[in-house]
Amino acid sequence: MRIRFTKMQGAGNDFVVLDETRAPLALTPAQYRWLADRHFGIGADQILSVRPSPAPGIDFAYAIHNADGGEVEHCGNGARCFVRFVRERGLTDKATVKVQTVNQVLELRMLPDGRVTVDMGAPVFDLPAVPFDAAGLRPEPVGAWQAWPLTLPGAGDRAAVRVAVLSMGNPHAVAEVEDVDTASVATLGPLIEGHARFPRRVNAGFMQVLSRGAIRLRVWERGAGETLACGTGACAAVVAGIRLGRLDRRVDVHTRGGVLTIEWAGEGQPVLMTGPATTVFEGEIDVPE
Ligand SMILES: N[C@@H](CCC[C@H](N)C(=O)O)C(=O)O
Repeated sequence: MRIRFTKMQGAGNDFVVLDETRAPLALTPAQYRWLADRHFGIGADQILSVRPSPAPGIDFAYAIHNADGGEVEHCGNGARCFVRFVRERGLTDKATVKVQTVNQVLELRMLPDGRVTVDMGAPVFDLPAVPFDAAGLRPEPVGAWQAWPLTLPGAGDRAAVRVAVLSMGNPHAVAEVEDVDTASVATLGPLIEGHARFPRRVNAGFMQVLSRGAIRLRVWERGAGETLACGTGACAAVVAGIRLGRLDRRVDVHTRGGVLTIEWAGEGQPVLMTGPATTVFEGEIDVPE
């Protein structure tokens, strides 16, 4: 099957974007995995499938598949690329676009400088909803909130980490580290991602606080490994930092692929994420059946 695709990136988190507004492609998990493969396919952290409006007042729907082929709920950098895609392809000329994801409706706004602001919805702290199994674990109070001690089998002398746990529509665990450059992201990331207390696995963030308005962040993403940036991870880290008393309400997040600005007014309020989105190239490819 030959398909058209657009390759995009937001702060270095890269995507294959597919237009399914006229007809569904009905790709299998194996075909998503193949498209994301950097040696045999196109190469991407996630695949975004843009679909028609599911209901009045909502402009589009879109589905997100991780590089491992699994469908997920939310993707911050992908949301910014999605809005650029629908505008550049002439699917809409609106500056503010509403899109249905698997579990929420997002509102996205193009800024005059080409960046995009996304209303990412309110963070969720209810542990079963993350989902996180805290049975028998005692949280450690930090600031006005708490961190959870996790033991990591097989992590040698780094056998325990403390993480803040929350959902941005998808699950996140955030650990504070002294220096993201020396943090053991490639070792600890997979152990946290697959930890038994996260029944749907988790995205693992490693946050270095630079000041009350700036952090550095690396994220080991569920289903994709370490990426150059993770939008929902940036939101989760800033919300965690605010609740732990470490950050102010507007924070620049320095990732390895660029800067995202995150704002959160507090409990029950949506998180706003602003950052870049860029088209890299377009093409056609034969996808193996
Ligand atoms: N890169 C994304 C997050 C993509 C989904 C994530 N890996 C998950 O499994 O939840 C972002 O920018 O938020």
